[in-house]
Amino acid sequence: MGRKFVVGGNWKMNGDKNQIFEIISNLKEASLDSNVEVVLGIPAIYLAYVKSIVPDNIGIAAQNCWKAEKGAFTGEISPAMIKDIGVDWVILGHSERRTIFGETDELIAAKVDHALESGLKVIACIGETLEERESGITDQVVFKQTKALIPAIGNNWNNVVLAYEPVWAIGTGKTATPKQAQEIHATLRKWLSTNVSEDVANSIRIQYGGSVTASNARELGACPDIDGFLVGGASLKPEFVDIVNATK
Ligand SMILES: O=C(CO)COP(=O)(O)O
Repeated sequence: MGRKFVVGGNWKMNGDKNQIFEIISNLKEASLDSNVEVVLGIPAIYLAYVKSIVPDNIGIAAQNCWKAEKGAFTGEISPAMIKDIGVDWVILGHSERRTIFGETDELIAAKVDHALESGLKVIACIGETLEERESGITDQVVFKQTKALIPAIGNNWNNVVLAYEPVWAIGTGKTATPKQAQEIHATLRKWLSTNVSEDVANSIRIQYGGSVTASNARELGACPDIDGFLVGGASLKPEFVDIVNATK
């Protein structure tokens, strides 16, 4: 179906200029699989710095943005500002934004809407908590989170990547098994074919995120409905190169 594998590195609130210089130098020297799209999610304050040193084959993303172009929103940054410094992507709806900062499906949808309208590409994150998985409602949760995005995305699905990140697997060292991840990715794709279109279901890239490392990336990446990863902790380490190259 020709979905290009896409590996995101979500640095979260980590890194300083020295460490960033080192990470980027390491990526510059590495031979990255050219069949894989690489996008680094950078803390806002370092976006311009990374933009100035990153090679062309690596995309960069903000980790959040506000739902308006400008105005009295102290502390926020807008998609227009992100675009203005030459950055093409934003990560929205990450579970840390949802749980720590109280972002609702509705707010996330408004952000996705405005980011896409502004010409940014979006990595939109969804995923269930441990309680939800144990109650057997994983599918409903993921459907509900995705459903909220449908009107916001409109005809812009080609500028969206979905990241399925089970909350219980984030930063815990507990990875979803390839079978668990494949199952939900396939279920979500089927749901998209019914609720959006077959075309979108076939073309949308669905990343898996949650304790992805160099040692589990190959097996996860071989699953037919896993089209990439969103990597947290390991994206700050040299092993990120091996994760990018895992499907080579
Ligand atoms: O939240 C994540 C990526 O967005 C995953 O984080 P970890 O890879 O550290 O589990």
